[in-house]
Amino acid sequence: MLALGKLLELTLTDHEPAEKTQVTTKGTRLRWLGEGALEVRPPDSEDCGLDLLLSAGIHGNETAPIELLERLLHGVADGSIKPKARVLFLFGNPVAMRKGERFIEQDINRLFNGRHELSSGFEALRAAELEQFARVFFSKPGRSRLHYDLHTAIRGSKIEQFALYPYKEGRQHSRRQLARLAAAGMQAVLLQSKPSITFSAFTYEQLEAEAFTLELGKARPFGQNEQVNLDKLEDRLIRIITAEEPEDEDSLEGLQLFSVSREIIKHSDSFHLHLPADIENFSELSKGYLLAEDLAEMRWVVEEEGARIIFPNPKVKNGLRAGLLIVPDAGQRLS
Ligand SMILES: O=C(O)CCC(=O)N[C@@H](CCC(=O)O)C(=O)O
Ligand SMILES: [Zn+2]
Repeated sequence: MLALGKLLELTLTDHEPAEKTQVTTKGTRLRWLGEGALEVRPPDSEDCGLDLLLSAGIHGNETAPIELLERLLHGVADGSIKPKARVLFLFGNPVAMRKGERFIEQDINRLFNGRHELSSGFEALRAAELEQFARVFFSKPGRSRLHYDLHTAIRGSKIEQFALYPYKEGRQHSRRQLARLAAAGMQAVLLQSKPSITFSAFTYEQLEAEAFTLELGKARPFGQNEQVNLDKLEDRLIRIITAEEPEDEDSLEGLQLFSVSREIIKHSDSFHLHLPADIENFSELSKGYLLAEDLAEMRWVVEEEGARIIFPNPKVKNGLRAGLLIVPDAGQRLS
């Protein structure tokens, strides 16, 4: 296999490859762009016009998606996957990946859309670099742009695999994209209702990509991901890369839709979340439930019918999201 197919090994050992560009026997060009960044380009005659960004390791301990990208890259490098799309593979936080930590100083996924400029440290620099890789990759006019940012969650979940679909004023969420996610094994999609500071929000809001954060199970160390079944997603990603998806697919069967009703923001060290430490994502909360309290008698009381909680985390830094309250969505505003 071509050496550049071993992007994960290069990244985990902090090595720069001697040869920056390699071509497979099938004519696919692999180009190393920098730490944890590799561009794959089909021969011009085969190019289907799609630019696909696949990122993982934005949180360094979320290894199942990193292993998935590695398998895809091996397939490309050994010629068993013959791409018709341009693909950018990105490993988000190599330093945290090497340590098996979510992040070292700061959560990279809270540093996009301008936030890195207000901050310092290597994670802020890396967020700026990731934005630049994505900006250059998505700069070719007239092509389709798609970004999947792959994650696993801190806690167990009543719905194992789901997507978060970013928000931009004036732009509608696409039914066609939801059908693609259903076919990829996603069981739910959360439609965001506000701009955000995550990587997928950046590519969606600023680079006009269709972009999603995918949550694929519970975070575990490298080699311990047997319980995370990514077969359907892997199959779908290969079909996207090789331009072999079925046409006119628009079934949302098996897909539950939710919209984000409120972001619970931790304002101070007095923040207290009234949930058991082992609560699962998508747990239902009844109306009137006192969810959280913060300084100045700030109280978060559930007012929504059918509310559920995801990503509850009282340990985040002050000013950041400590959970999302979501409600069922009938999908009436899809394009
Ligand atoms: O399990 C958790 O609490 C967090 C899992 C995770 O990393 N989720 C992403 C979601 C990003 C998004 O909102 O699009 C994150 O928190 O960064
Ligand atoms: Zn994550």
